[in-house]
Amino acid sequence: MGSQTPLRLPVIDFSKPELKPGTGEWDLVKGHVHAALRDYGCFEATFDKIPLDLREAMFGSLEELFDLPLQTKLLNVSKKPYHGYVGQYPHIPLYESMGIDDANVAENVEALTSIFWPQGNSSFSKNIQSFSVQLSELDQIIRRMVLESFGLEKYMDEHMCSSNYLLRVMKYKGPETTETKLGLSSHTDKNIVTILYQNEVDGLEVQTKEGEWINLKPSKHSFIVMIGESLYAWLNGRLYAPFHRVMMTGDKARYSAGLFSIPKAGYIIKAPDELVDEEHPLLFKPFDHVEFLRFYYTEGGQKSAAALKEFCGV
Ligand SMILES: O=C(O)CCC(=O)C(=O)O
Ligand SMILES: [Fe+2]
Repeated sequence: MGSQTPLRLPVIDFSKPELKPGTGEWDLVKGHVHAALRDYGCFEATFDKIPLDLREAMFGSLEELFDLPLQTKLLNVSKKPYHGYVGQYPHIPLYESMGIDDANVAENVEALTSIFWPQGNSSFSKNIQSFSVQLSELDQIIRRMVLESFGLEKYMDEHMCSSNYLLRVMKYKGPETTETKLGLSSHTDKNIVTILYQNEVDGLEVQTKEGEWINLKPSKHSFIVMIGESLYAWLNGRLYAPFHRVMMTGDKARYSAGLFSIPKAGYIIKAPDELVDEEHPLLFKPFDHVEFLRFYYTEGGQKSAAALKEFCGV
């Protein structure tokens, strides 16, 4: 690009009290969401519905969680790949993460909490669950806007009811070097929408369509929103699912929490007829997200530069 000013993601404000479907404000924001997701697959969202003290308390809870002994953290196993504890990988030694399935549902979070803390830890389960519930509101606003922006209102209920929420919490140790070290390898997300919230340590980078990396520096009042390949495929390629990675420097740990809306197992992702025509031929055969994930985490899937295309490309 040769330009001197660093690239920045669009910033979109979701804090206005009058942001309700059918209002002028809603339509304005909807246009910005559509353009940002089409051009970058990603934007920074300001959203003040989650109280700052809860957002701050989340990081205390994450610290407590990752400070548990490894044997305890390994007790979080999931049938779905990449949903339980992930860490101790030689190629990304700074990274550890923990997936909490259905993190918006109190019983699930409480059950997982009692595995980690048999004596109980109600502030942990409350923080995780309220954060997830409140952030899922933003996920739903964004997905509603996306569907409306393509005139796909008739699919709204089906779309909203065919997903659940995974909260994946991450810790990246500071590498204690001045050189930049890989925290998390470049990848695209495989789910519908991802919303990330981080502590004051930056490191997330998003790649533009032209191949430039944007260093993200969200404020403590903003979230990073991006779309994953399930939504990209369902919309027959109309929005962009960006590559992103985490690069770390310095000695402070980066904590982040991502709310991932994920298609339910058994739900078949099939682009609506409205988005398929001569100009936009069908890109992917209908597929089940969980089966795609299984392929993605095989050796062949991990090696593939375009796993979804290999799995079900037309
Ligand atoms: O830690 C982050 O901000 C990004 C994590 C991420 O990309 C992922 O879990 O898919
Ligand atoms: Fe990601």
